[in-house]
Amino acid sequence: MYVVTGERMRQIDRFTMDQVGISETTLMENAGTAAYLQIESIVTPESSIAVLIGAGNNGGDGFVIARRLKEAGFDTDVWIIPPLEKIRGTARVHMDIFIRSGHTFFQYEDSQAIFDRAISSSTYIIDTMLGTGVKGALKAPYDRIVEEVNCSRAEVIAVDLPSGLPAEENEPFEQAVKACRTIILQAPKETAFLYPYAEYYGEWTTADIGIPCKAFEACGARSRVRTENEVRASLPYRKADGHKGTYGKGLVIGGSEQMPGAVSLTTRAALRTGIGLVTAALPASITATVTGTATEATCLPLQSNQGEMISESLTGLDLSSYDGAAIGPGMGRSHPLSFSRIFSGFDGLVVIDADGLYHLAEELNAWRDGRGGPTVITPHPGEMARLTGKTIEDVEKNRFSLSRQFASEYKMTVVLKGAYTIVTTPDGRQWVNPTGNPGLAKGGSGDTLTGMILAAGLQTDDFLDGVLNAVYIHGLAADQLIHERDEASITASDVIEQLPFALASLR
Ligand SMILES: NC(=O)C1=CN([C@@H]2O[C@H](COP(=O)(O)OP(=O)(O)OC[C@H]3O[C@@H](n4cnc5c(N)ncnc54)[C@H](O)[C@@H]3O)[C@@H](O)[C@H]2O)[C@H](O)CC1
Ligand SMILES: [K+]
Repeated sequence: MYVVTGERMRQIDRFTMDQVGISETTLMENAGTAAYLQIESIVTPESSIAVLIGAGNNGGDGFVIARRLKEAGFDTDVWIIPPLEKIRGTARVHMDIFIRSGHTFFQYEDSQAIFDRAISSSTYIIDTMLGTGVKGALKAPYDRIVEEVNCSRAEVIAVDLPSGLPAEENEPFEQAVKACRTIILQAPKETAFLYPYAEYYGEWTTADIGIPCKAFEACGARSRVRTENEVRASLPYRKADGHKGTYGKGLVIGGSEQMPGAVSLTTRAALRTGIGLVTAALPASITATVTGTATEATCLPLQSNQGEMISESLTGLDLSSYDGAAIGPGMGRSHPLSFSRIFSGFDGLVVIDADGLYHLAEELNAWRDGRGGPTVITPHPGEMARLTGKTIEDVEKNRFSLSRQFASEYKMTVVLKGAYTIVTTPDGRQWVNPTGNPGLAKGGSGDTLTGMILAAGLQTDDFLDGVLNAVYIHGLAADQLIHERDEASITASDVIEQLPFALASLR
């Protein structure tokens, strides 16, 4: 499933019409019919339905939906918001088909008082006023209507986008329909995965309107949602004759006297994700704490000062016997630590997280040319803000484009965490992760994910599959936990203990 901007969707529509030969009239018929089939499975025969129709093609979809609802015998009122002469092109074609099929409508401008009563007495409102063509703040009368719709008790079902909401990141908006559900046409728009926009969608589904994959590829769509099927298909299997070396030998570098738990979580998560062998390189004084909770790990005690490792302890590390390393969890920030040089000669997977990202930001230029092996960074928005010199607000507003810029500039795979984590490769491919819940917004979640990424990345032929699977399964484990427990009380340790079950559910 691709994720698009409004502009990309327009290009894809155009390609489908001009190069594939499916006319806009057919696409609109498909869109309206696909949306109708979903609406029909939601509404009941007793429902009273108001379809609100705008001037553009979103309104055109509305005429098809209204025609199908009326033909099926649902109690449906159709409200055309703009003056009739504003409805042109393909939307006009479907308005004419609606009229010639013998159906009637109301015009908002003629009967506002009746409109107000209809809005307050309808069980369902189908919002087909504005879609991807919206520009800027809502103009009259849409501003007033959106407010009225949002105050009504009706269940609001938006088509493609809640009216007023932009399709892509970093677009300002003041007002939009707050839908209970949104039926998105063909491909989710970026804002379905970005807050605060995402809240306006309510629950959402997609409706296939017949646009071929070729159109997405030809128009350069590069963002997708990671699907469960993709995760299942790329999960590594244990070979009958495998041994511990077959599943990766990883080094976790981190920990401090102040934060001994982080490296412990990373190490345990790596073990639960199937790594063959894991070693924790950490200040000597905390080895007992870590081995006490991650019995299966071996330790590499490092020199420390005031409870934190020092630069010399890192330069002495011999990475030659490891397939990959994760650096950062709980390592502290008191001493300057440079690790670009030790990793530049290492061709295994490197995952950088937490305090590792703090130190990375100090020597970013040294990473610009990439390394022999893949580098994965896992920033939360605050860490991404520091790496890019932006504010957290800027990062949250531009999650797709900033990740893409950074991944390309520093040749790293960026795992930008948050609700709907986005994974971006240096060549600009992007995946939005659909799993996870607010229970993960707690200390220790990131440390767990880092261990999972290291372990999963070492077990798949393409490390990227491992990264994407780790992100998906981390969220899935949390989703499974909240079936029986309260979101607020799940911990990173609970997530780690759930991993065997989450993995089993994907086999
Ligand atoms: N994805 C597909 O393949 C298909 C999508 N379809 C639907 O078409 C819309 C996009 O249609 P478009 O005509 O480009 O735009 P809209 O319908 O969203 O609206 C244009 C309309 O709105 C007026 N307008 C713009 N900004 C404002 C504002 N701030 N306040 C008030 N009015 C505004 C503008 O003047 C125009 O009149 C897409 O979302 C799908 O629903 C098709 O069905 C074909 C297949
Ligand atoms: K809409």
